[in-house]
Amino acid sequence: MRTGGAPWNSGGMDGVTRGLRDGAAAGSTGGVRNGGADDGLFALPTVEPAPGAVHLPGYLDPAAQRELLDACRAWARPPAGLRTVRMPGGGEMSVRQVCLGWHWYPYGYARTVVDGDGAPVKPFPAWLGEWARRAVEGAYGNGSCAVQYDIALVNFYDETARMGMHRDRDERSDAPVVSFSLGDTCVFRFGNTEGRGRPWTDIELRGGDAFVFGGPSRLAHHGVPRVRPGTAPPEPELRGRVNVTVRAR
Ligand SMILES: O=C(O)CCC(=O)C(=O)O
Ligand SMILES: [Fe+2]
Repeated sequence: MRTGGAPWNSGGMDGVTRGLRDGAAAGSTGGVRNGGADDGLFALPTVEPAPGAVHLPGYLDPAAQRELLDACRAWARPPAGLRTVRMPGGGEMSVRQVCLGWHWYPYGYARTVVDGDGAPVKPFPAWLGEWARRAVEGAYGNGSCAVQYDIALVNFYDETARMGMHRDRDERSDAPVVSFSLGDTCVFRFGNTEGRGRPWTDIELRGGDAFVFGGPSRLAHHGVPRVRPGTAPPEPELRGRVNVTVRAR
């Protein structure tokens, strides 16, 4: 990644909207919400709960959310579709998941669905990598991101699903993880690199939000203690929550 001076080395971002503004200056196409100076959305504050961890509220406009959701629904179909993840201890994750590019299983990556139907994992689309790079530029606001993203984990949450505190540590790359949220609002708990416990910051991630965590926060613990049923925006229509994390292997 070429991002010039990292914001966490220079005392953080000066001004809560800087990341969005710089993202807009970098130019974007499609429905990424920071793509225009006249959309009146610069008022949405960018929040940095920890160095290198940046919340971009309202990042995807409704058309982009629709595009991503339609793609998620197609990816969820078999073969190599949505599955329940079984943990080595015998438990099951309440979130159901489908992977693109590389198949994640506890705890590693494979090219086939080794803990499911055995089919080859679906390809990672170039456009999603571009969305992720643009979000990184929006978050850090200093130069272009050249990361070759090649993995996406798509998580489907019903109203009772949650995700325990964990680290995304099965990737060899230290590239920032980029998360896009659709549908219901959730409480996203962003903790620290030391352990699963406090200190942490609870953030409401809404449909359309992006969240980037890299640099000193790349291996921070995080989780989703609850989803707030019925809080999804009217468009695109979705019952529950979908989260897409884009990563580099
Ligand atoms: O659903 C989220 O917002 C987080 C998902 C997550 O942490 C993961 O897939 O590793
Ligand atoms: Fe994670």
